[in-house]
Amino acid sequence: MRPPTALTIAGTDPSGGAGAQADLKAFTALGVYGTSVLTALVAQNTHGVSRVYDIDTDFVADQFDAVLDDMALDASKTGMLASAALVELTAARAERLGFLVVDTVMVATSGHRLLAEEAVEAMRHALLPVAGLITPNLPEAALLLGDDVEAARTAAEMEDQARALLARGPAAVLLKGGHGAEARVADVLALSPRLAGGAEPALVRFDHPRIDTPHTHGTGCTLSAAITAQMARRLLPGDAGGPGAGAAEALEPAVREGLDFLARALASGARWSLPLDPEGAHGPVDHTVDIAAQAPIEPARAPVEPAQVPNEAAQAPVEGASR
Ligand SMILES: Nc1ncnc2c1ncn2[C@@H]1O[C@H](COP(=O)(O)OP(=O)(O)O)[C@@H](O)[C@H]1O
Ligand SMILES: Cc1ncc(COP(=O)(O)O)c(N)n1
Repeated sequence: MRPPTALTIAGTDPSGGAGAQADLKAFTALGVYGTSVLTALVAQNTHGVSRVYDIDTDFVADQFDAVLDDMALDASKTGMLASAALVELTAARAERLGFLVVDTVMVATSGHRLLAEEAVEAMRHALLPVAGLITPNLPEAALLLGDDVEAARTAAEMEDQARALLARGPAAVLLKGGHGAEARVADVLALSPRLAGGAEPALVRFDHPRIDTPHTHGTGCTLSAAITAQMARRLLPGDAGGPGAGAAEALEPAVREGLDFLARALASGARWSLPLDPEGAHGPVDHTVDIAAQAPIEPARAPVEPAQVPNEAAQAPVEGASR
């Protein structure tokens, strides 16, 4: 039996909250066999990015070969692609990646660029047309639409931008509203007429209560990985090759479940205190939220008084002794 498989094409986060590490955790938490192609080594943690170490394009190509020559993929996702050359390399492999989710990562929360400025154009012309789903946040959506387009502020503007992005070629767009300010976070899913099975694009609106937490590092990575995992689980072999009938039926429930998984992971991560220095830190979400619920860690045990500690010597039966 072959398990559902997924690939992340992404940069690293040694502190484990974002990038390839977050993606692999989300794949595993959702029961999908995860593989990875690393695009950049990033020294970062909950306080930000300190340095990016580029990986040669031909070595990234070798990593693609290592995975693709060995395994069939049901779904893949992109995260940090770093350069125009890596955007184009990924687009050239699209046919073999299964259902392709493009998380249009551009700038880290800390302000560090994760995609070169000149690579945005490569993303527009090479990657959007081969994507099954793109998941821009509000500033990324505006930038993909044009250098002088402003981020959407209202629900109507979000719907217009989601439709405009569909016209750039992806089969579907999930425009994420996490960067807004309302008490509820709204996301808009736009499905192309081909996926929706009609003459017009179909729009679905999701919303969640906004969780009051600084721990939002890796939310975009985790969401796109969770949707990718849900697609890998839902697509039958043969459906994955393109956004066909299987993908059309799978996508809306996959997005809904991906968003619900992220909401649970955010709510649980909001209770964590991981960074040694909480001042200014953006901690991670809890990728283990569903797994941990099955194997809870005991709440801190009450301290044991010395008198309660069993004294092994005293309790061990003494050979031949009678009481
Ligand atoms: N404070 C929050 N409370 C609840 N959900 C959130 C919060 N912040 C982000 N999200 C969810 O995380 C998703 C990704 O967040 P967003 O900040 O828009 O993207 P990115 O992480 O790519 O910048 C959003 O679609 C939203 O559902
Ligand atoms: C390697 C890498 N990829 C992506 C992000 C963005 O993270 P977020 O999901 O918070 O936008 C990041 N900080 N590092």
